[in-house]
Amino acid sequence: MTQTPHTPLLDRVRTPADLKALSLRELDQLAEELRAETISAVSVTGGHLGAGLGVVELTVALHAVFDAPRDKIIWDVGHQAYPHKILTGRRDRIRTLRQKGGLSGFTKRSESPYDPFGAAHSSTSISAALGFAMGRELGAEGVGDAIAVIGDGAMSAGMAYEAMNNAGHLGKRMIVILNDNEMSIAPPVGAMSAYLSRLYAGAPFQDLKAAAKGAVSLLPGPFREGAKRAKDVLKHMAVGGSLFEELNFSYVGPIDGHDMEQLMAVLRTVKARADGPVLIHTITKKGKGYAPAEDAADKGHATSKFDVVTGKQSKAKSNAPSYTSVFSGALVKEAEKDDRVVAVTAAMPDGTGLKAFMDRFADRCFDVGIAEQHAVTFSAGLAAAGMKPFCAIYSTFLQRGYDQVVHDVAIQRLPVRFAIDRAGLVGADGATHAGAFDVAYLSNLPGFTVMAAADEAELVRMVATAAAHDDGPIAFRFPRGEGVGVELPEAPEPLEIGKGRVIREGSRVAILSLGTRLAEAEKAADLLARKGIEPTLADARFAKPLDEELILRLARDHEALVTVEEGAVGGFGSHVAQLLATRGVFDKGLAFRPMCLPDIFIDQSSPEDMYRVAGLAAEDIAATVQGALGLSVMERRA
Ligand SMILES: Cc1ncc(C[n+]2csc(CCOP(=O)(O)OP(=O)(O)O)c2C)c(N)n1
Ligand SMILES: CC(=O)[C@@H](O)[C@H](O)COP(=O)(O)O
Ligand SMILES: [Mg+2]
Repeated sequence: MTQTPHTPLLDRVRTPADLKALSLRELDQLAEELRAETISAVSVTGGHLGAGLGVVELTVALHAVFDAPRDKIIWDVGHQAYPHKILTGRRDRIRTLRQKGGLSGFTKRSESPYDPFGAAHSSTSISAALGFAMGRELGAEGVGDAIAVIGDGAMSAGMAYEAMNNAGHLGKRMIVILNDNEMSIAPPVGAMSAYLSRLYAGAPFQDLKAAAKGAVSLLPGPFREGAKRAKDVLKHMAVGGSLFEELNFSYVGPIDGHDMEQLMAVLRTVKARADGPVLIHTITKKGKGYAPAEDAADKGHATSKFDVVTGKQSKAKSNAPSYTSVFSGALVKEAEKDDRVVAVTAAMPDGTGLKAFMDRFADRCFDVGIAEQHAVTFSAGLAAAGMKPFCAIYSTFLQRGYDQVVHDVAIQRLPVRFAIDRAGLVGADGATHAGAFDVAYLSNLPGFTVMAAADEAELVRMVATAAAHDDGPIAFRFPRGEGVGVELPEAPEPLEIGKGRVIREGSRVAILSLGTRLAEAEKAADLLARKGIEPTLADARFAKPLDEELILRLARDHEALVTVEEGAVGGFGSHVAQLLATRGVFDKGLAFRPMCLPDIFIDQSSPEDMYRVAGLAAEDIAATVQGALGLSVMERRA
């Protein structure tokens, strides 16, 4: 059941400027209405719920105190920005979140001037805010305060510290709000997380209202104060935070991020007084104010559509196990056989399927926090020590660890096994989360082996292949969502490296698929068969090393060769083209058509629709085959 909440105050808000005239009591009421509207919207669309609910009061207070869009409020990740979207002119479209043609589930510059910086990958906000702050210092037009709102989970990434290091050095006014809800997607890990907890445990909420109010009343205006005085004022509001202070930030907090009075007082004071970098440490509750989210293990991090009253989520009926769960089970089996098998995740034990491994082999599984660069080099170290690390990272997040992949893994030929989930187009998370580039960015690395599973049985074989492979780095990729329902091999044999397989023999044209587009290629072959064209169909399995023998044989025996993959240009098809060109195959008149993701970022929709947009559906493959055979459009329709 969905509920349309009663929102008399929110109904009056057109832009954040409307918040300026509201009393404290009204701001509190607005927060409650905003929370109800957020819950109602996400119940219809599904999406990231818990993080937004935790920052409702903070969102209201920030917009009441600061002047967006001149002041730049930069939400780290952006998954908590739904309440911000509602307050910044997007309420009428909030029930289109994450749908085709609708609002993005993250912040996006093209969507609104109130989103000064796009996000979806974490820990970028402080760097971006510092960029705005320095732009302002250098006279950039229309740039006021720069405010980064970053979560405790995101604070585990090196990039956040690189930014703070730089900000502390530059010493210019900017504000970082550390939104500490003691949660990442999973419970947070690491020494930094423990440090933040100590700050809070050692000194539960300060009553900073009085301090803040007193400080403000001392001064008729912000500009009359010298730098020293401003620092002193902020210092009185701090009870710890020496790490941040050592980095030249004024530390304010910890404060109750659900206490509007306190938030308003502190933000107003900081706005009036800050003359350098300031970090405000707010303590909040992920999922705040909605029992089903608060009570959930993930605090409502991400949900499908749900009934607002019961919190019951509507789950689509599944016909087959997910690729992730198949990987998870296969890895546990490998670990049972070999105690050198270890696993590494960067803050995504559930998403990557490593939770089962963690439960079973706690001391052999490492959640390193949001720290993909470290995860890769840590895995390289484990491999150098003789272990068999499976570094399980989504394709899109592995991008962040690319130099580590090249420098620490590939050049040293270390046998790190990369389990690359979310390969290809992922749906509602959109372009930021698409696994579009991994085949391209791995297949160009000397000594790398790159595999793509065509179905879940193949995935099991690839896990076994990776476990057995000690000769340099190896990666296997697989998509989000469920498999095709094939039977899984009980005792999987490792694949022969660099060998593909022929699925069906035909004539005139060959379709060579890499990855799970194989199912669409099979449908295309069926469509074509009805038109009298019987393609040969093969599964390449390996993007690197290429099965040269198979490819050259297919080229030799057919008039046309079509490659299909769910990755960007520069990947499998490009390498096949390189092979065919260098072997002079094109000179003999082969019609070659590489089908890959187009050179655009594809916005969110269902994965099926995104693949249609990409031109990688069965019909597109069939049409490409016909075109390669030189059939006219009329002939193709016949
Ligand atoms: C580079 C990167 N790695 C992983 C993720 C996946 N991810 C999204 S939100 C999140 C947890 C963030 O925790 P926190 O910053 O504390 O925000 P909260 O959800 O608690 O508000 C993770 C791991 C990501 N978006 N970006
Ligand atoms: C915000 C973020 O990056 C993650 O929460 C992501 O949305 C998870 O994606 P999956 O649902 O595919 O695990
Ligand atoms: Mg958190």
